[in-house]
Amino acid sequence: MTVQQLDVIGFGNAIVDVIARSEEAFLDRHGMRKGGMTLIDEARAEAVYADMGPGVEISGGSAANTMVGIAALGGRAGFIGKVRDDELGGIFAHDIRAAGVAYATPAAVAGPTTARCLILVTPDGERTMNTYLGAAQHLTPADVDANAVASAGVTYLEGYLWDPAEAKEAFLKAADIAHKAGRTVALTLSDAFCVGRYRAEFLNLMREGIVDLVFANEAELTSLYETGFDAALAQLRRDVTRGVVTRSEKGALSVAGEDLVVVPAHPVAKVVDTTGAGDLFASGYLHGFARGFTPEESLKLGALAAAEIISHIGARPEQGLKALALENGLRV
Ligand SMILES: OC[C@H]1O[C@H](O)[C@H](O)[C@@H]1O
Repeated sequence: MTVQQLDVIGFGNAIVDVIARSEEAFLDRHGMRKGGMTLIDEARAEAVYADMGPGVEISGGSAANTMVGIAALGGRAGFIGKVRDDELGGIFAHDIRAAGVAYATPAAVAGPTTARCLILVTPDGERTMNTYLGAAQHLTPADVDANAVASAGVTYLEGYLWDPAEAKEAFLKAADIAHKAGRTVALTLSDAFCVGRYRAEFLNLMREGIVDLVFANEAELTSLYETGFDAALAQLRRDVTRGVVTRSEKGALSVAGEDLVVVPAHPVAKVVDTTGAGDLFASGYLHGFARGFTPEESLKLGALAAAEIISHIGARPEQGLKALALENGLRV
């Protein structure tokens, strides 16, 4: 077996977020689906941006956020995702490397600009995302660094990658390399509407054993099985080796065959912005999983990292997660 050099390698859309506070009326005026992620074209991105209030630009991308969280916990993380050789692409690459994540995917030198996600955060802290995929959709199988994948304990794939056709091929190639190297393949279902678009394909990935570990929130899980929570959880146990389900203020759980482990949510003084909550939960869980910690320890690390991220604007941690974990009595 290849020597393990990374704990986790993530594949995802490489995106810079533009985040602004907004009233619900803004969402209604633009016909936005509150709490979801909607793909938009460049013309709509420009129209929405022109109407948004003052925003902040912060690097994002679901799997990229997760890898940054793992690095912040002291783990070894890598990321594969496509930017263009433009200003936003330079910012994305700088930020992820500065956070300690290995990132070497070459930037596209032609084609659409770097992906942007226009995020409106309403007074209740809920985020509504509008993603222009741009260069991110041109991640291809040629971008898969086979050595890096084979040397990572876990290959983590973002469900949003199922939207661009070529990225889907990259996803399958990475999963195959990881399994041939005896590694774990994990998938996050990303978004309930994304599950609606690809339900049959996601179930196939699970039932065919292409993914071993699945992350979902309650809405994604019930959308996947088109049934209530308890029935959906029972099906998840049958379809995948290990499942991790987040339930917002109700905490989180993991299932593996007959095993069930439940942890409460980590307390948060005020929910400022839910962007990245699931991503950072996955950071904590994957960090613990890759280090061989118990499911309870891993879930608690996830709950802690999620609590940090929703207490401020943006999906990249502002506090040292490693120190925070130690202060809270968790091993990292
Ligand atoms: O999960 C949050 C992330 O999803 C979207 O991909 C945004 O970039 C954001 O950072």
